[in-house]
Amino acid sequence: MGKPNITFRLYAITGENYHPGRSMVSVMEQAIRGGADIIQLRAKDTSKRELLAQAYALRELTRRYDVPLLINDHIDVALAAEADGVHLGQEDLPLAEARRILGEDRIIGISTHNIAQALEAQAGGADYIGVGPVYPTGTKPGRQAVTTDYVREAAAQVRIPFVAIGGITLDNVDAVLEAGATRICAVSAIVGSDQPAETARAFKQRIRAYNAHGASASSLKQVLINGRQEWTDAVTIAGLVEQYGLGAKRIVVELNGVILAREAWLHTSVDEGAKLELVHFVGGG
Ligand SMILES: Cc1ncc(COP(=O)(O)OP(=O)(O)O)c(N)n1
Ligand SMILES: Cc1ncsc1CCOP(=O)(O)O
Ligand SMILES: [Mg+2]
Repeated sequence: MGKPNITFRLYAITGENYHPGRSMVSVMEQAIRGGADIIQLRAKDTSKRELLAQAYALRELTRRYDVPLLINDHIDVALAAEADGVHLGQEDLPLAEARRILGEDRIIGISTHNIAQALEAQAGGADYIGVGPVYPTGTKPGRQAVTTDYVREAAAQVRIPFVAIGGITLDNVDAVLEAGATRICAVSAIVGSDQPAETARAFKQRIRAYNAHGASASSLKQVLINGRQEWTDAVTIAGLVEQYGLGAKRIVVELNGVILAREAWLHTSVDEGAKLELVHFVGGG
């Protein structure tokens, strides 16, 4: 089977209390459409039966969009629903036990609150770590914020992917990215938004603007993608398609009104003001 790809940038976690009257699946679908590229099912006060039902529903959704699904806390539910992995905290089952049960093909993420925990999780074979809560948050009330100081430490010392989490909104995400985070996770800011897709898209853009390849603002070009103004540092169409996580997918690219053959993507540059349509064919049903 092999471990699923975990080159994510925007991690969205469920939080049903934040969207009364809207279904979890539709809210998470909007988050994915906006650019969330990994999803976690987290429901702290739900029966295991209900959690499993939610996991099945999200499994169907995430398969359709080819996005990894992780289950918070519950390895048995992750296995039963054939999820891609689990997220575990410092008080959950230890990493070594989880790895023994889940094997190498499943993703295991570990919450950390200081650099010692981060290095321990890294040495123990975690696939990624959570760094937080960066800011105080109503989603985990009473937890002490680790501040962007810990994000800075993680950026300097951690060699596996790390994702910043906790109280992150569009108003403070730049400070988190400035501190060195290249992956952002949010619950309330995304699922509590009236427009989860728009919010996810805005997060994704900010992440890209500071992106991992060390893009400086001056290398960014403004382009129109599917009718939206976006910033990119991609040099070629192939690079841009990759940045949008669409490299392995069935898509058609139209550049300035002309369909571009896949063979030409690598040799066609992305110019300031380019107008692109990226049409992604979603598989399944
Ligand atoms: C990506 C991510 N990071 C941190 C957490 C928190 O996990 P934990 O500390 O076990 O707390 P609970 O979420 O179980 O309340 C997370 N879930 N995801
Ligand atoms: C689950 C979790 N772990 C650390 S902070 C947090 C909650 C993040 O939620 P929000 O994005 O709403 O602050
Ligand atoms: Mg936990």
